[in-house]
Amino acid sequence: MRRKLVAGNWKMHGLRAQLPEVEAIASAAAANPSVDAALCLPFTLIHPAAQVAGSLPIGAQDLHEADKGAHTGCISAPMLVEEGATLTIVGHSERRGDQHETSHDAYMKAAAAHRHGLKVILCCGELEAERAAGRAERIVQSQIEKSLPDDADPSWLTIAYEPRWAIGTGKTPTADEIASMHAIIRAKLRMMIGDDKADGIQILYGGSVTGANAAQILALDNVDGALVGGASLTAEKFVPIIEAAASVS
Ligand SMILES: O=C[C@H](O)COP(=O)(O)O
Repeated sequence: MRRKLVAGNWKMHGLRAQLPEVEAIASAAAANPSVDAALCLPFTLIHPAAQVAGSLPIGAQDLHEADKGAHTGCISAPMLVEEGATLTIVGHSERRGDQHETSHDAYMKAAAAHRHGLKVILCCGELEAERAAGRAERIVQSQIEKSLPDDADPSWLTIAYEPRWAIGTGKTPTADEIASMHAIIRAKLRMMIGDDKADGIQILYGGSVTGANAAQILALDNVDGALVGGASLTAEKFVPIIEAAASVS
């Protein structure tokens, strides 16, 4: 039985003044032990958040594929570990869009994170035009083919399906569309790494998840949690999503 994971992604939001939100979210997570929760924060908040988060895992949103080197402005896995991170997102669609990252980049970054003991949330998802053209399934399958790490295993890898057009827009796919894509991802994982490992990997949905729609989305087959952006920035908005996950677990 896969546990539900509710992970927040603060993106480029948050100063130390927001650390009380981290503390409040950590308390709520501890009060809902049937569900896993985590927060992926800006690099600058990882260390201070890890000091106040108790058992709530604190993660990053990206990393460089190399451990060190002449890469101005970049952060490596060993640096994240030293700051207290225990997980990281890779391949988020905003990195793919804004920084032109590819699925191969995500593959390399996932490998770097795993080398240093970080858990990984590997993102995939189609653009609106790709869905309109009937190419959503093929695009997502291709992203998984190119980015799934060599030794993918549920002990450290989670997949997040995030249709780009649903991120921060208030638009969500229908329940059937979400369940269908998650089933396609599960089938792809089974083909690539076998049923046992594939069936243990959590597949999260991301894109305009809120306290109002979380329970319905999280109850769908093969939806093992949520990757939440805007609604993860405050305990007031994020805790109801954790509680919704607990209610369907
Ligand atoms: O990583 C999180 C996703 O991009 C979802 O963002 P959102 O919940 O603001 O739509």
